[in-house]
Amino acid sequence: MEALALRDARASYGETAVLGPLTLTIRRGERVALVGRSGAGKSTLLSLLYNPARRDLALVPQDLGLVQTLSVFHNVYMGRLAEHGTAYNLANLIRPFRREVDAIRPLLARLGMADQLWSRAGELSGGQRQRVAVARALFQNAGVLLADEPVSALDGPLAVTVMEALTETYDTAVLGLHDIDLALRFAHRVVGIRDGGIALDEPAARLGKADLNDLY
Ligand SMILES: Nc1ncnc2c1ncn2[C@@H]1O[C@H](COP(=O)(O)OP(=O)(O)OP(=O)(O)O)[C@@H](O)[C@H]1O
Repeated sequence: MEALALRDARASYGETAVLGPLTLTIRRGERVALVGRSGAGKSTLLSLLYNPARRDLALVPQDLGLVQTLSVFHNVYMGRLAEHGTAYNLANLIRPFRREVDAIRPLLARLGMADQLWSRAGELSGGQRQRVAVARALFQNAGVLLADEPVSALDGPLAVTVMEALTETYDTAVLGLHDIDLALRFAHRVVGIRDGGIALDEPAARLGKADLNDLY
């Protein structure tokens, strides 16, 4: 079954065409890695796939989209803001409900952030902020995940931990990834972007690192 689709999609910034025409279908249960060199068009492609009106779509944007003045807890809670009414959300902002804290704490612990639950997002390191945006997507637990370089600020073992958490929660996902090893390990399918078009589209199991060299 189709989860996301683009047909003859194009994108441009001002007069400059940067992507397409491009056709891409993501099926349910399929995790797709978008790879390609910097500027190839991965973020632009993810933005074409993103439809904010879809409640079953979680997004980890490259700029993370955190509210710097709010706590880690509150930023993660944002993942389910739309599930509750204004009164509940306001009350939880002022005095967090135990059940929400109990749901969010283990997600952060898994990402190595147990001690930062009440830190303000603005006082975290880049890698910590990236994990808050990941925790928000885990908490949202939507049907489909779009993530733009979700582990770019993390080192080896931590990047793997975060990828494991994301892929255990989301079996349908499109992940922009710089790291080829992670792409081959965690995706079912690899889509290579070059010059604003799809230059490669293969099952990950059929690919080795050398097959992706032409994209760079
Ligand atoms: N806001 C913008 N205004 C003008 N051009 C843009 C803008 N955003 C992106 N571009 C251009 O569009 C092209 C594709 O950019 P995009 O960010 O999608 O690439 P990317 O593959 O995600 O790169 P990276 O891996 O560095 O994030 C690039 O040539 C870039 O310069």
